[in-house]
Amino acid sequence: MAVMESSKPTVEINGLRFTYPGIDGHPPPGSTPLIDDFSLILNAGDRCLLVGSNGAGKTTILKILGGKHMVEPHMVRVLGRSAFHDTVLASSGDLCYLGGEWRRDVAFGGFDVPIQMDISAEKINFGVAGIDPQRRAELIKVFDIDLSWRMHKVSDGQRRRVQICMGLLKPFRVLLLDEITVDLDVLARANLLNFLRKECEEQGATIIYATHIFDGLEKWPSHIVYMAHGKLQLAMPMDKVKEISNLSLMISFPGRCLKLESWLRKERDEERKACGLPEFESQIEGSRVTGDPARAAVRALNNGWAAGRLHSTGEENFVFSSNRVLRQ
Ligand SMILES: Nc1ncnc2c1ncn2[C@@H]1O[C@H](COP(=O)(O)OP(=O)(O)OP(=O)(O)O)[C@@H](O)[C@H]1O
Repeated sequence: MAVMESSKPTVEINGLRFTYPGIDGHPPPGSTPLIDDFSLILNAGDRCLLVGSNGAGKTTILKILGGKHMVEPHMVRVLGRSAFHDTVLASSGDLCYLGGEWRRDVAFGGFDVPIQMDISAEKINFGVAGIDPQRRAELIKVFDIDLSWRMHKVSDGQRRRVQICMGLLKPFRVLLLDEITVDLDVLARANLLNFLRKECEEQGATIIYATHIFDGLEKWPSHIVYMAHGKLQLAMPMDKVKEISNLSLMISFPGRCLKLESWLRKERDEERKACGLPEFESQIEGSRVTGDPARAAVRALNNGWAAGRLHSTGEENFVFSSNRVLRQ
């Protein structure tokens, strides 16, 4: 199937500034914005992984993009429109947000239905009108759903599969996923990621996926966005990340992307320092290591060191323990 080409960005964030309103509906006077000077452009086909520590602002950004918080229309454009002001974007299915409140209820026949009520998987998936039967059948297969399941009698993961399946029934052009895969088993998650990749490659969809679970994601994203304290720290295509040498903490252990982990750890270390907490302390006693310090730390681990701290002749120092290496 041909990709729907469009030269215009599908997602545009231009110098976004956002503060949660206080009880009077206005930002508290003198408050620092939670999101500040945040800009990002994504195009049709992009699969963007949004990462950051707890409280970094990922959900807030996704909700703003999903039209759930009001911002000035020029700051956030989805498919060239303001998601908050243009409600047709979401109601048409072009813009789809799965996360947060959506995890607790499903929208069914115009009502929000608690996901654990006595209703069959069949009723949930066939209750949505105007769905292409082929797409529905494909999704039921992707999530390996037994249509006779009763939602109040299945496991959390099975329930989540039915729910995500329903959320994806309508074809979308921009999909915002806020950590929805936590309950899924490895197979269901892999099938979902494959389906989403196909939607981007064949239909030109754009996906932003916020998650803390990096397992199995190494080859999925086309772009990575890393945010901390409401600010954009890094946004770039994955192939660029691999090219840049000073970001090349490309040390992967099975099922784990230590580069992402090292950013989050560095952020945590800085917070610890700012709070006057001690840094991690351990040494490789009398051991001289040469070459790239990050790789030398990995070598030390491979050579049987359980934990240590590596001082390099350059500016970079690393600490490592069991399967972790992080830059100090
Ligand atoms: N409704 C709200 N009113 C005021 N502050 C809020 C509200 N929702 C979130 N915040 C604050 O905004 C900050 C960012 O929250 P957000 O949920 O966007 O972070 P996150 O990166 O998604 O975190 P997590 O990884 O834990 O889901 C947090 O400090 C949080 O306390």
